[in-house]
Amino acid sequence: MNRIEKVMRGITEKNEKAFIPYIMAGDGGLDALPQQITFLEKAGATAIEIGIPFSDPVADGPVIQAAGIRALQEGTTLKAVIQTIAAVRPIVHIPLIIMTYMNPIIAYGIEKFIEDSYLAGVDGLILPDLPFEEEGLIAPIAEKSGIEIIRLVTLTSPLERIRQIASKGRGFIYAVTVNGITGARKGFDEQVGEHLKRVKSVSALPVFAGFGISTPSHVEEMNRYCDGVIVGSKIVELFEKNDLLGIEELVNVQIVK
Ligand SMILES: O=P(O)(O)OC[C@@H](O)[C@@H](O)c1c[nH]c2ccccc12
Repeated sequence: MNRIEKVMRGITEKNEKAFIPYIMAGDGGLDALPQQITFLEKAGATAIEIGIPFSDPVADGPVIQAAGIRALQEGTTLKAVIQTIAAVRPIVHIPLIIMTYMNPIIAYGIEKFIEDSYLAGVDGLILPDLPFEEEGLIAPIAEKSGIEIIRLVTLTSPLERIRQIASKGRGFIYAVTVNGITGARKGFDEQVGEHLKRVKSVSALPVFAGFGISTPSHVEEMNRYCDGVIVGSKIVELFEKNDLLGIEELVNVQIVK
Protein backbone atom coordinates (compact mmCIF):
# COMPACT_ATOMS: atom_id res chain seq x y z
CA MET A 1 0.00 0.00 0.00
CA ASN A 2 1.20 3.52 -0.76
CA ARG A 3 2.60 5.27 2.33
CA ILE A 4 0.15 8.16 1.93
CA GLU A 5 -2.83 5.81 1.97
CA LYS A 6 -1.50 4.06 5.04
CA VAL A 7 -1.03 7.31 6.94
CA MET A 8 -4.48 8.55 5.85
CA ARG A 9 -6.06 5.39 7.18
CA GLY A 10 -4.54 6.14 10.59
CA ILE A 11 -5.88 9.69 10.46
CA THR A 12 -9.40 8.59 9.57
CA GLU A 13 -9.50 5.75 12.09
CA LYS A 14 -7.99 7.60 15.03
CA ASN A 15 -9.52 10.96 14.09
CA GLU A 16 -6.09 12.60 14.25
CA LYS A 17 -5.14 15.89 12.62
CA ALA A 18 -2.42 15.99 10.00
CA PHE A 19 0.36 18.54 9.71
CA ILE A 20 2.21 18.73 6.41
CA PRO A 21 5.10 21.17 6.24
CA TYR A 22 6.35 22.42 2.87
CA ILE A 23 10.05 22.99 2.29
CA MET A 24 11.87 24.35 -0.74
CA ALA A 25 14.46 21.80 -1.85
CA GLY A 26 17.89 23.38 -2.13
CA ASP A 27 17.17 26.41 0.06
CA GLY A 28 20.28 26.41 2.20
CA GLY A 29 21.90 24.01 -0.29
CA LEU A 30 20.69 20.55 -1.23
CA ASP A 31 22.97 19.08 1.45
CA ALA A 32 20.57 20.53 4.01
CA LEU A 33 17.54 18.64 2.64
CA PRO A 34 18.09 15.29 4.40
CA GLN A 35 18.51 17.03 7.76
CA GLN A 36 15.42 19.17 7.17
CA ILE A 37 13.39 16.06 6.32
CA THR A 38 14.57 14.04 9.32
CA PHE A 39 14.07 17.03 11.62
CA LEU A 40 10.48 17.49 10.42
CA GLU A 41 9.72 13.79 10.80
CA LYS A 42 11.04 13.83 14.34
CA ALA A 43 9.07 16.99 15.11
CA GLY A 44 5.87 15.10 14.25
CA ALA A 45 5.10 15.92 10.61
CA THR A 46 2.52 13.61 9.00
CA ALA A 47 4.19 13.88 5.58
CA ILE A 48 6.49 16.40 3.88
CA GLU A 49 5.83 18.46 0.76
CA ILE A 50 9.12 19.05 -1.05
CA GLY A 51 9.10 21.99 -3.46
CA ILE A 52 11.18 22.04 -6.63
CA PRO A 53 12.62 25.48 -7.36
CA PHE A 54 11.36 26.92 -10.65
CA SER A 55 11.89 30.21 -12.45
CA ASP A 56 8.17 31.02 -12.99
CA PRO A 57 6.34 29.91 -9.84
CA VAL A 58 2.94 31.44 -10.62
CA ALA A 59 1.18 30.32 -7.42
CA ASP A 60 3.98 31.30 -5.04
CA GLY A 61 4.09 34.34 -2.82
CA PRO A 62 7.20 36.35 -1.95
CA VAL A 63 8.65 34.04 0.75
CA ILE A 64 8.57 30.91 -1.40
CA GLN A 65 9.64 32.82 -4.52
CA ALA A 66 12.71 34.09 -2.67
CA ALA A 67 13.47 30.59 -1.36
CA GLY A 68 13.20 29.29 -4.93
CA ILE A 69 15.63 31.90 -6.17
CA ARG A 70 18.10 30.97 -3.41
CA ALA A 71 17.74 27.28 -4.28
CA LEU A 72 18.29 27.94 -7.99
CA GLN A 73 21.38 29.98 -7.13
CA GLU A 74 22.65 26.91 -5.27
CA GLY A 75 22.34 25.05 -8.58
CA THR A 76 19.41 22.84 -7.45
CA THR A 77 17.95 20.68 -10.21
CA LEU A 78 14.98 18.31 -10.24
CA LYS A 79 17.33 15.42 -10.89
CA ALA A 80 19.53 16.26 -7.90
CA VAL A 81 16.45 16.60 -5.66
CA ILE A 82 15.22 13.14 -6.68
CA GLN A 83 18.69 11.71 -5.98
CA THR A 84 18.72 13.36 -2.57
CA ILE A 85 15.28 11.94 -1.77
CA ALA A 86 16.54 8.48 -2.79
CA ALA A 87 19.50 8.86 -0.44
CA VAL A 88 17.41 9.87 2.58
CA ARG A 89 14.41 7.60 1.93
CA PRO A 90 15.78 4.53 3.79
CA ILE A 91 15.81 6.41 7.10
CA VAL A 92 12.51 8.29 6.69
CA HIS A 93 9.16 6.60 7.32
CA ILE A 94 6.63 9.31 6.51
CA PRO A 95 5.33 10.06 3.00
CA LEU A 96 7.38 12.40 0.83
CA ILE A 97 5.42 14.43 -1.70
CA ILE A 98 7.02 16.45 -4.51
CA MET A 99 5.40 19.78 -5.35
CA THR A 100 6.37 21.14 -8.74
CA TYR A 101 5.01 23.02 -11.70
CA MET A 102 4.63 20.93 -14.86
CA ASN A 103 7.40 22.58 -16.84
CA PRO A 104 10.34 20.93 -15.03
CA ILE A 105 8.60 17.53 -15.36
CA ILE A 106 8.01 17.97 -19.08
CA ALA A 107 11.63 19.04 -19.55
CA TYR A 108 12.75 15.94 -17.60
CA GLY A 109 10.43 13.64 -19.54
CA ILE A 110 7.16 12.57 -17.88
CA GLU A 111 7.81 8.83 -17.92
CA LYS A 112 11.42 9.15 -16.83
CA PHE A 113 10.36 11.50 -14.03
CA ILE A 114 7.79 9.01 -12.74
CA GLU A 115 10.22 6.12 -13.00
CA ASP A 116 13.00 7.95 -11.15
CA SER A 117 10.57 9.28 -8.52
CA TYR A 118 9.20 5.79 -7.95
CA LEU A 119 12.70 4.36 -7.55
CA ALA A 120 13.60 7.18 -5.15
CA GLY A 121 10.57 6.40 -2.97
CA VAL A 122 8.47 9.48 -3.73
CA ASP A 123 4.88 8.86 -2.59
CA GLY A 124 2.88 11.67 -4.13
CA LEU A 125 2.83 14.73 -6.36
CA ILE A 126 1.22 18.16 -6.01
CA LEU A 127 1.03 19.82 -9.42
CA PRO A 128 -0.72 23.18 -9.08
CA ASP A 129 -0.63 24.15 -12.76
CA LEU A 130 -2.00 20.83 -14.02
CA PRO A 131 -5.69 21.43 -14.82
CA PHE A 132 -8.05 18.59 -13.85
CA GLU A 133 -8.98 18.27 -17.55
CA GLU A 134 -5.34 17.68 -18.52
CA GLU A 135 -4.34 15.24 -15.82
CA GLY A 136 -4.44 12.29 -18.24
CA LEU A 137 -0.99 13.52 -19.22
CA ILE A 138 0.55 12.16 -16.04
CA ALA A 139 -1.99 10.76 -13.55
CA PRO A 140 -2.39 7.28 -15.11
CA ILE A 141 1.39 6.77 -15.37
CA ALA A 142 1.98 8.03 -11.84
CA GLU A 143 -0.83 6.06 -10.27
CA LYS A 144 0.27 2.88 -12.03
CA SER A 145 3.59 3.26 -10.20
CA GLY A 146 1.80 3.81 -6.89
CA ILE A 147 2.53 7.55 -6.83
CA GLU A 148 -0.58 9.48 -5.81
CA ILE A 149 -1.56 12.74 -7.47
CA ILE A 150 -2.93 15.03 -4.79
CA ARG A 151 -5.84 17.01 -6.22
CA LEU A 152 -6.44 20.64 -5.28
CA VAL A 153 -9.77 22.40 -4.96
CA THR A 154 -10.19 26.13 -4.47
CA LEU A 155 -12.66 28.53 -2.87
CA THR A 156 -14.02 29.33 -6.32
CA SER A 157 -14.54 25.73 -7.46
CA PRO A 158 -18.29 24.99 -7.82
CA LEU A 159 -19.50 22.13 -5.61
CA GLU A 160 -20.11 19.87 -8.59
CA ARG A 161 -16.50 20.30 -9.71
CA ILE A 162 -15.24 19.67 -6.19
CA ARG A 163 -17.30 16.48 -6.15
CA GLN A 164 -15.81 15.39 -9.48
CA ILE A 165 -12.24 16.15 -8.43
CA ALA A 166 -12.74 14.47 -5.04
CA SER A 167 -14.08 11.31 -6.68
CA LYS A 168 -10.86 10.97 -8.70
CA GLY A 169 -8.70 11.99 -5.75
CA ARG A 170 -6.08 9.87 -4.06
CA GLY A 171 -4.52 10.24 -0.62
CA PHE A 172 -6.11 13.50 0.48
CA ILE A 173 -7.74 16.58 -0.97
CA TYR A 174 -5.78 19.85 -0.80
CA ALA A 175 -8.30 22.60 -0.12
CA VAL A 176 -6.80 25.99 -0.95
CA THR A 177 -8.10 28.46 1.62
CA VAL A 178 -7.44 31.81 -0.09
CA ASN A 179 -7.94 33.30 -3.53
CA GLY A 180 -4.39 34.17 -4.44
CA ILE A 181 -0.83 33.11 -3.89
CA THR A 182 0.98 31.32 -1.06
CA GLY A 183 2.11 33.29 1.95
CA ALA A 184 1.23 34.13 5.52
CA ARG A 185 -1.90 36.23 6.09
CA LYS A 186 -3.53 37.81 9.09
CA GLY A 187 -6.88 36.16 8.72
CA PHE A 188 -9.19 34.26 6.45
CA ASP A 189 -12.40 34.94 4.62
CA GLU A 190 -15.27 34.09 6.95
CA GLN A 191 -16.60 31.65 4.35
CA VAL A 192 -13.55 29.38 4.71
CA GLY A 193 -15.04 27.21 7.46
CA GLU A 194 -18.23 26.63 5.47
CA HIS A 195 -16.18 25.95 2.36
CA LEU A 196 -14.07 23.32 4.12
CA LYS A 197 -17.19 21.65 5.49
CA ARG A 198 -18.66 21.56 1.98
CA VAL A 199 -15.49 19.99 0.58
CA LYS A 200 -15.55 17.41 3.37
CA SER A 201 -19.19 16.62 2.66
CA VAL A 202 -18.40 15.49 -0.89
CA SER A 203 -15.02 13.87 -0.25
CA ALA A 204 -14.40 10.33 0.92
CA LEU A 205 -10.74 11.31 1.44
CA PRO A 206 -9.35 13.42 4.28
CA VAL A 207 -9.35 17.15 3.48
CA PHE A 208 -6.36 19.32 4.37
CA ALA A 209 -6.35 23.11 4.29
CA GLY A 210 -3.42 25.04 2.89
CA PHE A 211 -2.40 28.63 1.98
CA GLY A 212 -1.98 31.44 4.44
CA ILE A 213 -1.72 29.28 7.57
CA SER A 214 1.14 30.56 9.70
CA THR A 215 0.29 30.58 13.41
CA PRO A 216 -0.76 27.98 15.99
CA SER A 217 -4.18 29.64 16.22
CA HIS A 218 -4.66 29.40 12.43
CA VAL A 219 -3.83 25.70 12.69
CA GLU A 220 -6.37 25.21 15.47
CA GLU A 221 -9.02 27.18 13.58
CA MET A 222 -8.60 25.18 10.37
CA ASN A 223 -8.49 21.86 12.21
CA ARG A 224 -12.01 22.54 13.44
CA TYR A 225 -13.32 22.19 9.89
CA CYS A 226 -11.01 19.68 8.26
CA ASP A 227 -8.53 16.89 8.84
CA GLY A 228 -5.27 18.79 8.89
CA VAL A 229 -3.19 21.60 7.49
CA ILE A 230 -0.35 22.30 5.09
CA VAL A 231 2.04 25.10 6.03
CA GLY A 232 4.63 26.43 3.58
CA SER A 233 5.83 30.02 3.80
CA LYS A 234 6.06 30.05 7.60
CA ILE A 235 8.12 26.85 7.67
CA VAL A 236 10.43 28.19 4.94
CA GLU A 237 10.87 31.40 6.90
CA LEU A 238 11.58 29.57 10.19
CA PHE A 239 14.15 27.29 8.51
CA GLU A 240 15.83 30.32 7.01
CA LYS A 241 16.09 31.90 10.47
CA ASN A 242 17.14 28.52 11.85
CA ASP A 243 14.28 28.81 14.36
CA LEU A 244 13.87 25.07 14.92
CA LEU A 245 11.93 25.58 18.13
CA GLY A 246 9.39 27.69 16.22
CA ILE A 247 8.94 24.83 13.76
CA GLU A 248 8.43 22.28 16.53
CA GLU A 249 5.82 24.48 18.17
CA LEU A 250 3.84 24.82 14.96
CA VAL A 251 4.00 21.14 14.02
CA ASN A 252 2.83 20.12 17.47
CA VAL A 253 -0.32 22.23 17.62
CA GLN A 254 -2.13 19.16 16.36
CA ILE A 255 -1.32 17.31 19.56
CA VAL A 256 -2.90 19.96 21.79
CA LYS A 257 -6.44 18.95 20.86
O1 LIG B 1 2.93 29.11 1.90
P1 LIG B 1 1.59 28.85 2.46
O2 LIG B 1 0.70 30.05 2.36
O3 LIG B 1 1.66 28.22 3.81
O4 LIG B 1 0.87 27.78 1.46
C1 LIG B 1 1.27 26.37 1.38
C2 LIG B 1 2.20 26.16 0.32
O5 LIG B 1 3.34 26.92 0.53
C3 LIG B 1 2.59 24.87 -0.37
O6 LIG B 1 1.65 23.87 -0.31
C4 LIG B 1 2.87 25.33 -1.78
C5 LIG B 1 3.98 26.00 -2.17
N1 LIG B 1 3.87 26.39 -3.46
C6 LIG B 1 2.66 26.03 -3.92
C7 LIG B 1 2.07 26.26 -5.15
C8 LIG B 1 0.78 25.81 -5.32
C9 LIG B 1 0.12 25.07 -4.34
C10 LIG B 1 0.71 24.85 -3.11
C11 LIG B 1 1.99 25.33 -2.88
